[in-house]
Amino acid sequence: MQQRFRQQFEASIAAKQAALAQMLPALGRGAQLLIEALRADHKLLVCGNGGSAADAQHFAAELSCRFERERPGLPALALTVDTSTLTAIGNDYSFEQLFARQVQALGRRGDVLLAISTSGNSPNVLKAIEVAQAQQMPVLAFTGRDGGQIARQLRESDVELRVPSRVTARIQEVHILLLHCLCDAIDQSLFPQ
Ligand SMILES: O=C(CO)[C@@H](O)[C@H](O)[C@H](O)[C@H](O)COP(=O)(O)O
Ligand SMILES: [Zn+2]
Repeated sequence: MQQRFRQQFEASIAAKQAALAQMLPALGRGAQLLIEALRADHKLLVCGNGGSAADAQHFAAELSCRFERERPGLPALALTVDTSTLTAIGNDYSFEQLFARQVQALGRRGDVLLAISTSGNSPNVLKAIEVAQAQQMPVLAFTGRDGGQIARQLRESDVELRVPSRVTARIQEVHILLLHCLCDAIDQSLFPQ
């Protein structure tokens, strides 16, 4: 068992090293997109399934409450949390509409959709991106593998942060690191000390 633990740790470290080698320019563009939107008083809507739903909530909490420094709460909402809304949309429309309907209801021009999917192929995340784009909302997509359908759906002005791994767990582990980098960049830019 210890040997398997060691392999998991080593695989996680290797995934982060590969991300470090490849992802910093795109991470800078992603941070800029969020910072400009927040500076202009826009809000962030965040969605994803399973572990990525947890990541969406984790990130929204770090912005709306706080990350590492004392500062005002920032407007970020996870679209994964309201069971009444989620069950109504799933029941009355479809699971595919779960996030898209909320983006249509809550998103306004200039707000950002942060869409998280390790495969890049979750239909409900893809539909949310389509609605955001139709509403002139910039999209920041967290993906993995080959970026899937999401990579093909993004416009020039959107940003994709694609983790160079094919393993869901490793991609998720890097996604969390990227989210913490974004929290730090937002605090540093909007609330310098
Ligand atoms: O956390 C894990 C696996 O590590 C799972 O819950 C995983 O997030 C779920 O299978 C998701 O439905 C996968 O969706 P996606 O990342 O491909 O969009
Ligand atoms: Zn997981």
